[in-house]
Amino acid sequence: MNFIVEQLMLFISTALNYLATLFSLRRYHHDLTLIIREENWPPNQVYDAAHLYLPTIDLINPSTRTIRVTKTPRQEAVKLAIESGEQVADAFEGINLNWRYVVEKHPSGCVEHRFELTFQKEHKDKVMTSYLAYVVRRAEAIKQESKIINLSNVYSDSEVEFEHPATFETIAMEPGLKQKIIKDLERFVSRREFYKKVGKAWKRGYLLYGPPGTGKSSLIAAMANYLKFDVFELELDNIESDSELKSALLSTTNRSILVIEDIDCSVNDEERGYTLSGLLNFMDGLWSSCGDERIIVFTTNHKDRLEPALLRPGRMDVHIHMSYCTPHAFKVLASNYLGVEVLDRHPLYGEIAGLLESTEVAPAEVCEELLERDYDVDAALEGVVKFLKLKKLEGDNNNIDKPEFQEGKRQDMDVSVNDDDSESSST
Ligand SMILES: Nc1ncnc2c1ncn2[C@@H]1O[C@H](COP(=O)(O)OP(=O)(O)OP(=O)(O)O)[C@@H](O)[C@H]1O
Repeated sequence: MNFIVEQLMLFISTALNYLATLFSLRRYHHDLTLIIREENWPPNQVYDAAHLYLPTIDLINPSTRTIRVTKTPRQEAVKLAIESGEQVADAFEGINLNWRYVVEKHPSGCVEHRFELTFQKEHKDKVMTSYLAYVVRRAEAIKQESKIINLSNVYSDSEVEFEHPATFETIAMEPGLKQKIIKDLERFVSRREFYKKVGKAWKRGYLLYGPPGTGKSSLIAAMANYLKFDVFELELDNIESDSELKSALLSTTNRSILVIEDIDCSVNDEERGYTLSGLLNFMDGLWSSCGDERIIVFTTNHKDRLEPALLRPGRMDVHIHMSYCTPHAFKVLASNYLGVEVLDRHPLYGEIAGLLESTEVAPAEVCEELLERDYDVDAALEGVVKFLKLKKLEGDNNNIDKPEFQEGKRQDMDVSVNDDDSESSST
């Protein structure tokens, strides 16, 4: 009898162990966790998207202990972010998901940032295909809505939020020309199908030329702020091989402006081992295959030093001349710096306008003068008159000493559009 009881007990215990193992195995396999690591190059789009997306869902749940709060001086509201070790719950088409943010320091010293996304294994396909795509799409939309624009140097891993305040409202530029540029940008971004149809890379090249301090960088910022495109700076002098160039270009993202400044100053073709035309062909090849929206802006103080092949349509489609300060441009600057809306009526305006007509002075120099006494309109304008008289005198003396060609002569800003991709020319 004892033997039978012992055998029975053994059987029950084995069965219980088996059930426990089965249960724990089932539990162990029930959930799936995706590891989404931050990658510097190429960036992990899902990780970046999660950073933007998660603060838009309810970050505070019963288990939340800490939450990160940030705000830059130009941001209107504070931004919340998930802190390391914290979890956030989300739901998507009936699936419950759990996000966990982890920052881990490895013995090697490197710090790993990752999200762990956990959900029931049976939803794997839906999460991988629909949910993650949804998170990426939402992040894109959030970026558009919140006007987050990033500024990156294509060589560095770091990305900073682009906070240049210039907009088309603050740029001192003839209104007609400003409208032409805005129209050209809008036309470009609305033509995805056209570029696809003709088999061309969806890109537009702008050349901004003119003397230092005439607003070339400010105009790039205004374009980026208007389109909400990221800005990437490419320094040609740092590129030593094709593979470096390829890496640099691949690190730029869709809907971005690639800025190549002072193209006339970069090392010459022989030293560099490649021509600028070659570089642009290479970009075309790379970008025509990805269907992304790209703007390239070149700046130079000396358009006359560029090889004609670079200036042709398809390379630099729009040429924008940024010139010395005009009376109209001065009105915009006075409105920006002094808050004066109707400057024509000020007794000093006539004199200032006359001096600007006959003096080569960069808007940046005028801005400096206005900044000096921005608290007092009359004093600021008197300061501008004095400054312009001095500049005029210097200019007159210089012209007697060395009469030479000045590329950025004083005239209204000019824009010329090379329309090789108009609908009519393509058919
Ligand atoms: N056309 C302009 N409209 C408004 N502000 C301007 C303009 N031009 C210059 N400024 C002011 O002067 C500063 C310097 O101008 P900016 O850097 O844009 O000139 P730049 O042409 O890019 O000069 P550089 O050729 O030396 O790089 C700007 O921060 C801006 O405040």
